[in-house]
Amino acid sequence: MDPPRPKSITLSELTDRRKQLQSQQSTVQSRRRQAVCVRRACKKYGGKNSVNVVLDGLNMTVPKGCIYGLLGASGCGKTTLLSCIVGRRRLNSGEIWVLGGKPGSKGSGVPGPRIGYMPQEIALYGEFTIRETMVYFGWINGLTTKQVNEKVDFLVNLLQLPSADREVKNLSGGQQRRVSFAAALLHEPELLILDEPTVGVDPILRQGIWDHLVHITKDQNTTVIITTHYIDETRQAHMIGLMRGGKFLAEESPTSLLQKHNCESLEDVFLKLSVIQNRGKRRRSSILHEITEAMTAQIPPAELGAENPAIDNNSEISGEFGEPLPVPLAKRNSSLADNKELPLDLPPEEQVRTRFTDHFKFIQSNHMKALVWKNFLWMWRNVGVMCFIIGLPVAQIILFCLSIGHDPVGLHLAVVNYESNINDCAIYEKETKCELAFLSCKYLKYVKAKNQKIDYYDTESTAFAAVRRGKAWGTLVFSANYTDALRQRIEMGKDAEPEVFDLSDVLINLDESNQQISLLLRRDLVYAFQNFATNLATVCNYSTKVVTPPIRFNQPVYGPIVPNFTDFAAPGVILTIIFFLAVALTSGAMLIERNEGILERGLVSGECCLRDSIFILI
Ligand SMILES: Nc1ncnc2c1ncn2[C@@H]1O[C@H](COP(=O)(O)OP(=O)(O)OP(=O)(O)O)[C@@H](O)[C@H]1O
Repeated sequence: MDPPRPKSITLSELTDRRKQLQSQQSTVQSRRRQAVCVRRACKKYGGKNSVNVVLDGLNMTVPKGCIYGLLGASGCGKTTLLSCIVGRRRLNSGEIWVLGGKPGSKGSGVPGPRIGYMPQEIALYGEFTIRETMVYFGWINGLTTKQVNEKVDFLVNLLQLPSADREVKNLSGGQQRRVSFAAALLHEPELLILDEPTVGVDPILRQGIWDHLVHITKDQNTTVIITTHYIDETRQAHMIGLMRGGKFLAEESPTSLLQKHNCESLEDVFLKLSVIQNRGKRRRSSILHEITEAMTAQIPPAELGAENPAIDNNSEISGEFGEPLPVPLAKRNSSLADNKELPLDLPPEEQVRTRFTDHFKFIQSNHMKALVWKNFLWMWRNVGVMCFIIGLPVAQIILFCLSIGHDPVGLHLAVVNYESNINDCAIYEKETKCELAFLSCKYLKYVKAKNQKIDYYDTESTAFAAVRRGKAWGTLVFSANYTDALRQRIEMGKDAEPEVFDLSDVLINLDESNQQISLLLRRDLVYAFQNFATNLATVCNYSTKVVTPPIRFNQPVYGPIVPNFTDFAAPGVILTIIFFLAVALTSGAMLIERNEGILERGLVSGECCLRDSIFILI
């Protein structure tokens, strides 16, 4: 079936529409005069293959001092729009002006205490009491403790909360949402952004909350943007934006919407507009075409093309369904001139002068105080977690010192002693007289004294096989004439035959696959020989200098004569563990805060992610 043909628009209808359109004229000045002004906002999620367009050229105008109800089905993009307004997300294209500046720009005060933000999640520290929660958010937003305490009693009363000394985690879900709401209200911000504040709140209390919102918009000129799924509760709003398909179906006062669409409830209006929107773009385009044609026809040809530098080139006004309407410049000029009520003075944010030192103003004292206090309070309330976090590295360090860093002992050495069999060796090991026999056995006694294990093998090949199988860390081979050759080497010195030198050497082959073990084994084998030779020289009345290398190690300047690996490695290990502990604590805390929405809330209040990390690290 063909879609119904569009009706032609009468002049009175056109005038009506123009009146609505004029309230959304879009010049740089008017954008900055609004509490919030969004123009041609586009926001999409996902990559090339699965793009999810959430905002599709959306226009929104929130005048100062009004309650603006943002309505729409679940998942239509309300939270996304709000997080772009508070500066937590960026648009893919389009502009946002908040309280006269662009969110995140210097001097705009957004994010910062000018905004009160209540996210959809509870976003509170469960371990804190209601009062402590208020103190934390109050300090972050520049209030003194006295000011916070004064407000806490009022808010507890207004929102019918239990005693301010109750911990947040012990409150019901609805009570927790009210504490979250109170935290946003606390510092009386210029712009209050509330994402579903009335979920889980009974009708009487809901009415109380709305009454308070009406009161603060009237008396304090606060602007409130509120999202809710209870469409009809927004009857008290000054303006509502019905959102669908990334655009607004309408942006008007509830009364005029009800009258215009001849409906009894805002839900009916929403349904009616949704049906109209579903009729398709073709019909909408033709309506838009009619409007613009008709408007253009009313302008004298001479005025077409006249330019006014006060109006920016991207000007557009939004109509029903949020469609941007191209309006001739001259018409835009005249509509601007018609609106005499608009104040001409501009908010000063953009002109704020910044000094060079402002770029280095990294830490604000109130933020520092709040963050340090919050972190210590959190630790204090989570003693178990903190004990684990601190106890774990302490246990790791103790285990390290007990198990790692000592000299390895009990290493197996495969010995092939052609001079003596194992039984003879056992006898001569005990010998203490100056008897130059079976010196290989006497040397092995000193090796054993180093707490290494000696395994005897008959041949070199079996000893090598043992090392290859991992049963020993090295082979020691003594020649059959080892003792004679060693004696001649000592007695004849430089005059000894080359063969004497060969036969008096202990042939050693180590498993070098583990550098530390092989270094320590080399050291033990050399020291064992020095001890053995020194002892032999002493009992035989030789000068010990004959059998030791001509190098003398005196008392060390620092540390013991035989340095300990634990003493060397422990400081590094302790520092590494402390570093990773701090990193784990910081990232853990930030992940918890991020998942629970507390981080987002803090960032909207003007906290800085980097600064927070540094405080947690400290
Ligand atoms: N970080 C994200 N990455 C990808 N998609 C997202 C992300 N955040 C939101 N979306 C999607 O964007 C759409 C709009 O989400 P949004 O949370 O803004 O909706 P909403 O109108 O606030 O919904 P509700 O009323 O249920 O809270 C949803 O389809 C959601 O799945």
